[in-house]
Amino acid sequence: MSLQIQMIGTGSAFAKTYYNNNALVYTKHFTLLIDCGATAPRALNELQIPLPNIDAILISHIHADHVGGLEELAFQYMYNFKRRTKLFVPAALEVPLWEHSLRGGLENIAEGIHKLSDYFDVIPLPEREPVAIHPELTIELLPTEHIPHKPSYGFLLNERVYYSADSRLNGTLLTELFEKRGCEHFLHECQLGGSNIVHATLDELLTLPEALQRNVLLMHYGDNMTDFIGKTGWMRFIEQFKTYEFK
Ligand SMILES: O=c1ccn([C@@H]2O[C@@H]3COP(=O)(O)O[C@H]3[C@H]2O)c(=O)[nH]1
Ligand SMILES: [Zn+2]
Ligand SMILES: [Zn+2]
Repeated sequence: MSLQIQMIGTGSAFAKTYYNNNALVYTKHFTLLIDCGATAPRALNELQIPLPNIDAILISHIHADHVGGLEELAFQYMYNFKRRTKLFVPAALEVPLWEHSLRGGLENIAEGIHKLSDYFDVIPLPEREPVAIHPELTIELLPTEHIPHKPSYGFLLNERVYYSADSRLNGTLLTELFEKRGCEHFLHECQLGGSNIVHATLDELLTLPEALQRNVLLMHYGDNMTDFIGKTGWMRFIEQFKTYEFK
């Protein structure tokens, strides 16, 4: 089953030219939003994508460029659209997402609203186990190294597309997905300069074999991205708002 991906933002956490690195995944009858950062509501508005068109949201980890827009979406679904949407959450993040990120804004004791499931149909997902979240879309959560002791996940979509979200480079994982599991497309975050403490740097990504690089689209980049066009080996930058088809 082919799928399409449209980045509603391709920027790093501090980028100002690009919105937060969040993606819409489309299959024929299903639309999934991967991550919902602080800029997601504005990006969706610019793209004229009504919130009710989004069938489900999936969260990779709890940094604001990935979950900072969830408060607005929760309020809009509840009070403006009077409907609910599905929220797929890695099981390890279900409690921290509410307690550490959203509770401050969303809790409303007077109305009896005191949990994530008061706003969303919350569906916890296991790690390393393919789950058909829709007949057209199977997702496997692959734990990534990002911030020590903070769970973070990349996603394997329909066994064909790997979406790293925020992750240090894990060449072993990428090679295994490519060579052993037949994964053909890699959307990988890319830090264009500086050290590799929490992200994959361009210099590290350039050490990947050519055959793999040819299938890599770089995302989560800084405002200086255009300075690096032509300097990314066989890899290319994915463009914000453009829709890509993955067969
Ligand atoms: O130990 C840390 C924690 C965070 N940070 C910065 O804060 C940002 C948070 O969002 P991000 O994960 O997209 O990117 C992170 C980095 O830019 C860092 O450099 N070192
Ligand atoms: Zn990020
Ligand atoms: Zn992060």
